[in-house]
Amino acid sequence: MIELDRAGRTFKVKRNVVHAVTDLSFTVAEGEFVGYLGPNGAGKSTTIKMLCGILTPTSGKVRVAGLDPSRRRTTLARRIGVVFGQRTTLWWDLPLADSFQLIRHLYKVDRKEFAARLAELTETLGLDAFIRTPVRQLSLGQRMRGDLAAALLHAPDVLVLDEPTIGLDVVGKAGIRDFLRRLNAERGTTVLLTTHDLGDIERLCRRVMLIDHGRLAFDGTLDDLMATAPGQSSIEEVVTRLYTGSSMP
Ligand SMILES: Nc1ncnc2c1ncn2[C@@H]1O[C@H](COP(=O)(O)OP(=O)(O)OP(=O)(O)O)[C@@H](O)[C@H]1O
Repeated sequence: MIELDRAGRTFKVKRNVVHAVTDLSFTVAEGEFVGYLGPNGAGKSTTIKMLCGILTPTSGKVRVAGLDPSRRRTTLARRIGVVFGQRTTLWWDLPLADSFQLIRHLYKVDRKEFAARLAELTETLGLDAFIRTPVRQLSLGQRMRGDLAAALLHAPDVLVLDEPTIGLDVVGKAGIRDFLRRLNAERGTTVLLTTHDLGDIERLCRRVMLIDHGRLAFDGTLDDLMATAPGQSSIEEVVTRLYTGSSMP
């Protein structure tokens, strides 16, 4: 479903070249739920932007659902859903329901299918209480649920999430996690989840990839990840060791 073959992305900043992602190769199969971890500035968002076609790789190959994202961005948009936790894709001044209608038109979703999907998402994400509220008046947790629904209205095969639980309280996080777990288990939607919240990783991901300085530093199961640091009992300790090369202070 997702395939990177020695993908790289550089940025020119004045006279310097920043290597945001270097020689990155991995595949994510249909139906997988994969956590994508890495310290600040490791290259996670750059990877995600290459996956949805916002950025073109400067070397190597990226394929999502068999498509080259930067060349086939419109076609790919029908197969992929993307949520950037720090930024909404909804229309700020419109009620959530109107944003959803605009998305229906943009993605040319059949009216009946749309109604059925919206009813299901309204129920599972508990949107009813605020679906008529303008997006700018929503709380962060409500807005995130709205963004998730918006990303799923066209029933994409793959969902890419960039920090979907950032800033949410424990109840809000639990709701989003439960929703994502069911989406993957019941619908078979492939999920790539970028997060700094290791609780998200522990509770949701069978497989974890870790990127550091733009390169893949680890790819394996959660158990494999824990085994990289024998004697460390928490995922925080293990990940700290991987990020810094030493254990937690
Ligand atoms: N548009 C850009 N121009 C120049 N440099 C960039 C640009 N976008 C990203 N970078 C650089 O590329 C590197 C990777 O950034 P990226 O945003 O992918 O990291 P990240 O892993 O998502 O970090 P964070 O966890 O802090 O969000 C960083 O050094 C960043 O400064």
